[in-house]
Amino acid sequence: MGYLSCKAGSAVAVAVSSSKSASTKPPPPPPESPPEDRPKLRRFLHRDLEAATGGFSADNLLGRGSHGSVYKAAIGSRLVAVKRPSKSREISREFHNEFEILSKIRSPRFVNLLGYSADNAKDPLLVVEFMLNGSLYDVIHSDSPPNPIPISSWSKRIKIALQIAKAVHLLHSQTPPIIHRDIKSANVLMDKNLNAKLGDFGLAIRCNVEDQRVKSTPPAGTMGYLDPDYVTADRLSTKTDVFSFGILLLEIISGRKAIDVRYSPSFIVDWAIPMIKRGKIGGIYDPMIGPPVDVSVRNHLGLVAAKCVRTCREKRPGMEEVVGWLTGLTQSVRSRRWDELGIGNPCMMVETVGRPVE
Ligand SMILES: Nc1ncnc2c1ncn2[C@@H]1O[C@H](COP(=O)(O)OP(=O)(O)OP(=O)(O)O)[C@@H](O)[C@H]1O
Repeated sequence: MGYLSCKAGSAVAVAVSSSKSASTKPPPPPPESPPEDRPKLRRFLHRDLEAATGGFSADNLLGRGSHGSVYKAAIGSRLVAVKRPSKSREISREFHNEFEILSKIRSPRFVNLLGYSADNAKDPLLVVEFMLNGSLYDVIHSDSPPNPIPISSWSKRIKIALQIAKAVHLLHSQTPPIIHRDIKSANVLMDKNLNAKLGDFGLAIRCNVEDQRVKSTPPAGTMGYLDPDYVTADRLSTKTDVFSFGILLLEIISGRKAIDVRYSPSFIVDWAIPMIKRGKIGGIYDPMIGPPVDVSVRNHLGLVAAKCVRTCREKRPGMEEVVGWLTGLTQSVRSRRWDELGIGNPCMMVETVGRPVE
């Protein structure tokens, strides 16, 4: 039986037999990470979190997504975010899935799980790191303060892209790999220094493609970011995330949304790729800050995004390659800034003077 599942503000195409999932055995537990890498989670009482959020008050509401609401709370002197699910069964499955994934892995590049509450007869709650600057989507697209454009330099934008690429690469390099399935700017959260962290692991899957559970999990994601090749469960691969990352990179480059009817074409890939193919790569860069001055950075950055969104998934790069390219671009932009300051590249100073620079 086919059906259509929706996320807030976006639709998700799904087509798979529902009878399969009912008959499958639970998957074997994922391999445990070494004890020192495992997050130490705190168990909270529901009533303590309720009190810390002011009774889930509107004043503390950070935002709402398709799976529930997120509230700011103070636990002692630390600010945290408390995720409260909405009531549907599908949503609470996502909620448990996020717990499953984040309780076994942690990284400075993720919005990490700090704790949870699981009192009987109450909503389960997740406590995650509080991210002062909200989502990357808001940072890029919001018209209200602190905009206009807090990320107004290419070095900052490329650094953000690299941080997200590292987060996705870390997921893909697990055994078995974890596929996030919902990479998008709304799921990238920004800390107080505007460093990017990947969040919202509700759709993530530990992926042995032969695994029955994976085969019976319907395709899901967010329209505008969804790999066109991921039409049936068995088409899931790490390259699904690479496509979504490519859309996000085009969004960071251009400052426009993945789907935006104010542009023609409205879909970012149909808008950007023809410009790149016609040799007009400068046209895809955010007019608010203009293209990168360095022609090589300008060309390469656009090409990295173009490679990620290739229709043929076999031709898309892996995230390790993407991390390598973006690391190179970060360094190019940094040395360019030294040039602009008129004091030369610090690496050249090491070679010239013959002693390390502090
Ligand atoms: N850890 C956090 N710290 C600060 N703000 C957060 C945090 N997590 C979420 N938010 C805010 O809450 C909003 C809703 O987050 P949520 O993850 O529920 O939904 P979403 O990712 O925006 O949408 P969807 O779940 O439909 O994909 C975010 O856009 C962000 O502004």
